[in-house]
Amino acid sequence: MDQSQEQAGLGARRLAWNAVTETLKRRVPLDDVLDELGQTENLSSRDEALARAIAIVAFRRLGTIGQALRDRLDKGARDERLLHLLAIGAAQILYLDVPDHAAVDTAVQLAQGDHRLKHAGGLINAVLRRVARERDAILSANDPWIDTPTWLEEGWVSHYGEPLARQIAEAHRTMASVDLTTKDNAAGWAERLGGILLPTGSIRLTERTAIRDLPGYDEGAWWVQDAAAALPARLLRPQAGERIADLCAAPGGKTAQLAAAGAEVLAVDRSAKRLERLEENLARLNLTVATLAIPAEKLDEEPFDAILLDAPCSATGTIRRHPDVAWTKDEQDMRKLAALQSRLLDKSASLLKPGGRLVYCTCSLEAEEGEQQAEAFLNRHPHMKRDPITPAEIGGMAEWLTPAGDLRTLPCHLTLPDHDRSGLDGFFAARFVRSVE
Ligand SMILES: C[S@@+](CC[C@H](N)C(=O)[O-])C[C@H]1O[C@@H](n2cnc3c(N)ncnc32)[C@H](O)[C@@H]1O
Repeated sequence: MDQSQEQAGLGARRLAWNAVTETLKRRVPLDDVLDELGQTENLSSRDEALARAIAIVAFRRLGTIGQALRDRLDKGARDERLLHLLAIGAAQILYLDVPDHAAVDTAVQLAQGDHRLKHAGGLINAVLRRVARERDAILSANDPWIDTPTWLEEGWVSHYGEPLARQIAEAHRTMASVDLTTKDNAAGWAERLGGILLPTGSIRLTERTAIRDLPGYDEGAWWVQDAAAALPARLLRPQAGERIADLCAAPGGKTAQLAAAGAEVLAVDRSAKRLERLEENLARLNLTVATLAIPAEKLDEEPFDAILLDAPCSATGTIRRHPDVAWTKDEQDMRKLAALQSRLLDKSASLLKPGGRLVYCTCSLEAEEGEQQAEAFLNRHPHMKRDPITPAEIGGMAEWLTPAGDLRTLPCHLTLPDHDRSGLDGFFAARFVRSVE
């Protein structure tokens, strides 16, 4: 390795290290932190990808890695920066195709460049070499609950029962696939892209390639959207010419579906910055919608034919994609979000025409943000009725429906012959209709 490659490798590890620390300290999404800190590192796209891969797997296996380090460190070693540096070293040794010596040497070099850790090189070298020697023993401890915070484990076991909850935790150890939603001709695009046409109409890519280089990207024929995330907008049954409000719209995956169906869409989001991204995304797709950057609670508009409320939530249904979610959110955050969801649901009911449809959804596995929210809403609004979803609307996947007729997908659902391509995001969706008074 020449000097410039050596330094580039070091930059990737420094970015991963800082991103783990900042994500946990600020409790913000890892993706945002990587984007922000990446600007100062000036890395090649290969090194940026390496930094991302290290940080993601460190979060995906944070419990296992933490235990492995605790077992090999003196009780006194509490310095968080040291622990995070060891964690990104162990993540590479245990889960990535990185030579052990590269993981150990870069961690030691990073410590030497840090005024507080410059004397910790010997300790880091010893601990990481032990992790490498004892890799098989560490990896053979295979209880998925170790990588799940207790509050999530308790909630899932109580709502889904232990066996299904365990399958969810196991699914969180795998990487999510990349799915696409097409404007039309999904079967034709699946063939052209060499992807799998899923029963719900999404396409699952079978190769990990740069999305922008795929056919159809420049012409705006499709967009990236998990197969489960593609269901709520379809369940709203958007019709050409209908006035539809998408109340928490950015970055616009579901807005694009509504617009592609020919509806006249008002895309609302409280974040002007995220709405800018929505506008860029829709411009690539040659789709037009109206946008409004305000909190949806403040929306003052004539009643709509239909409303999609993809409410802000704990996002625990996306842990395979964003494993940091498990370690940056807690029960209190979830309860605050559940209160906001209730307010947004109430606002949605007030903005519907008689006979109007509402689909409420969250990418959460928590019953408080899904099933319980739907029941409480029906109790508060006697003029709103549940419109049960049928298996035919979701590709025949009857097991994705609750007894009440709501959608409940789990990361362990959708078993495909190729195990690595199985799974989908955890989503809840319920459809309601306002009675004609
Ligand atoms: C789950 S994301 C929406 C994803 C989007 N529907 C899609 O499919 O691409 C939730 C969005 O709600 C927005 N948000 C949060 N609180 C809001 C509020 N009170 N009113 C409107 N938007 C809000 C956030 O800025 C975020 O963009």
